[in-house]
Amino acid sequence: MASNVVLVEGLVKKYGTYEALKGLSFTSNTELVILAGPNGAGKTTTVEILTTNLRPDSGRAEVMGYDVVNEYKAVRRVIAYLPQDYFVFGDLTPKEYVASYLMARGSSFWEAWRLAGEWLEAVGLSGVNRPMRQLSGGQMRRTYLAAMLATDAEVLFLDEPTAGIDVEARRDIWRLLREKVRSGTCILMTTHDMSEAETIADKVVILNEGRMLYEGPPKALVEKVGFSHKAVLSKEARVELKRYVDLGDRVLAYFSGKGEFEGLVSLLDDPRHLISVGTVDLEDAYLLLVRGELR
Ligand SMILES: Nc1ncnc2c1ncn2[C@@H]1O[C@H](COP(=O)(O)OP(=O)(O)OP(=O)(O)O)[C@@H](O)[C@H]1O
Repeated sequence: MASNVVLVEGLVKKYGTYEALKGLSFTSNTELVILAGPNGAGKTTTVEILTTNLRPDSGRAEVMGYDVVNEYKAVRRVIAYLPQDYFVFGDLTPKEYVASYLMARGSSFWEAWRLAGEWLEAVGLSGVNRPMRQLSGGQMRRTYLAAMLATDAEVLFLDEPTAGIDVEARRDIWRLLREKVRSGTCILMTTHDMSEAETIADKVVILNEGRMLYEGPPKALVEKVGFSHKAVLSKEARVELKRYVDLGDRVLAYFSGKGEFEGLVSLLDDPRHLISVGTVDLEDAYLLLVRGELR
């Protein structure tokens, strides 16, 4: 019996002489894990290895205890994978596509047809009966996601599943993903949206240049930031700031506590110079981590 649902240990992957993964390690149990990191960090490469589409140069990876190289057929039986770029079956309607996908995985015709209807309704596409080539980008992604959710795969790999999906539908998808995890599915997904990661992830794994920078709950990373509050100020405010990020004619300033922040506000000669306020979140922690400014 596998102790981890996903195990990644010292993975190295080279494209020619370029080393995209430089000894990556992390694990996942039955939970929702988000892989995050800058463009080119190695997220898709990692997912492609775990889904048996790419072979690592060294290191090892297991899914449900099966080695992704030596036992790739067993891995394929327990996973479903939504890649970042997919082939579009343009002539099929969403329901025909989802049902065909499920039948290819072994469902009977009637079971596949029923599940396709249920899950398309869940992602908000029940009334959409046009050929898929006429769907918007977001509707297309929701169709493919419905196909993933409708499977009985024990591990779902989803590469940027909510990219291009509108705010309202994204919330529905968050709920469906959390329900799926609660019912015993492990989900490993990528995103660039840190508010998404903070809201739905049990664990985040943050990569940069093929290495793991952080593995753990989102909240624990936010707690490592030495600041609690932030504010966007107009540069015209001309106040002295301890810590800020330059945004052209604005600055994003960080404060150690509410008192420090309120002290600054009392110094502003024009209240309009204070544009927005908030508490420090995962996006702040992520930026500091990737820049090497967080220990
Ligand atoms: N087939 C390939 N041949 C050569 N280099 C590749 C290939 N695929 C990926 N790379 C390189 O490997 C690195 C990691 O790419 P990968 O797609 O895994 O990053 P990512 O973290 O998924 O990025 P993004 O956020 O942009 O999707 C990048 O520098 C990329 O240019």
